[in-house]
Amino acid sequence: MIRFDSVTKTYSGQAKPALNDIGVEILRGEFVFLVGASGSGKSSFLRLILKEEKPSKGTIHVLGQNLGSISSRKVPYFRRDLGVVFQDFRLLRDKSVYENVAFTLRVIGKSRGYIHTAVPETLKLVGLDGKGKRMPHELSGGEQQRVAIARAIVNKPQILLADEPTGNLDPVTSAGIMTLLERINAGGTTIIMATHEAGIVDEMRRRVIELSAGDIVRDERSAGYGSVVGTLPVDDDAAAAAAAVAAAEAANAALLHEQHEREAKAAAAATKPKRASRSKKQAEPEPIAPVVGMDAPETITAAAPKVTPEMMQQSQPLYVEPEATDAVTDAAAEITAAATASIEIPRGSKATDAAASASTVDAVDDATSATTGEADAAADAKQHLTLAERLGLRAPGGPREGDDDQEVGPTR
Ligand SMILES: Nc1ncnc2c1ncn2[C@@H]1O[C@H](COP(=O)(O)OP(=O)(O)OP(=O)(O)O)[C@@H](O)[C@H]1O
Repeated sequence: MIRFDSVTKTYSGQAKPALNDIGVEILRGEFVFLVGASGSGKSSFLRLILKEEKPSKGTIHVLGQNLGSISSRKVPYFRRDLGVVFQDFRLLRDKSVYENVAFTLRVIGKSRGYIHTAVPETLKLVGLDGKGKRMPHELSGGEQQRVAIARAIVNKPQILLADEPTGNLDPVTSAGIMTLLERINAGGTTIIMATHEAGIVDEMRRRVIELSAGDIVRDERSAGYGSVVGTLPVDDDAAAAAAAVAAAEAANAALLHEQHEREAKAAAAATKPKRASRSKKQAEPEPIAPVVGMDAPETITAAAPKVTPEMMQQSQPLYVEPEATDAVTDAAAEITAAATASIEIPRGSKATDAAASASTVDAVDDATSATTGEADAAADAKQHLTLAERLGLRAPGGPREGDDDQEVGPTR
């Protein structure tokens, strides 16, 4: 589904690559956590999958397509199979919840009938049934992130990329968001999530890919946030590699055993009334024991597990407050205006950087042999991307002839 072959990404002006000769494959239906210290390359990894960035070396296949052979004009169509969720939600502040979710579908030209069915269904799925008329500021942070998730999945993408989706949320709300993402994954959507939340990763026990200074230093199934075996050897010593794998498997077996014991205890506790607070001991992260003979585990900064396993276990079912049924609003013109209006992106922001880089990719892809001056002008133009462009729903430069003739709807 996603394959990186010897991928290196070096940003212009940078001496060290952000990603260094990465080779990895992610299969359909997997839930993968990307972990690693700040600056280790997690966001770059996600941006490469989205084709927001172009690799300096190597090839990337996503959904059977070689990204290097997708022209910039076709990128928005490619991205319709990918949903993206960010740490900062990125909702349209002056649009209702319903319109925020409908936005994605309107931009790609879905019929009113389709939108009328798909939006309420998706709001229900994310636990916002009946809240379609609310404005973003009338929602909690967790609810706003649910709207962002609804917007990302309303078109039934095959892949959902989440860049620190719980980064701005309190621990209990974060646990609820993870329950939702788990449910979306159970429906068949492949999820790749960059995170610093040790508690979430430890509790969910999914595949973990750990990056360190652009290298993959760990890739384990059913793993936790911190490596139990230290960094995997990257030399060619097969014996050392085999020993590391054996040690990892043994350590994982021990962790799984511990996890089963915890689950058994939790199941027993579930029959008793819930306590109002957890003991100090429960809230503390468990120490990671290095395996003898291996390097000490690499320290991952910002690893404090603010979401504890107990919070994940006690995460409540999605809260649904009954409200008046959503009326179908015909705000297509307004939404189209929002989709095509410029949004000024402050210079120096991450979004600006990504936009500027995207423009560089586009410029290269189009092989227009633009002069430096033209490239600068293009970069300037990207300071005013429309939201549809920022979300990858439309090629920079607005709609073009033939955009709406292609069949790019839900694939399942
Ligand atoms: N647009 C860019 N131009 C130049 N360098 C960049 C750009 N984006 C990222 N980098 C550099 O690439 C490296 C990897 O950054 P990246 O954002 O991928 O890391 P990260 O693991 O996502 O970090 P964080 O957890 O802080 O979000 C860093 O050294 C960063 O400074």
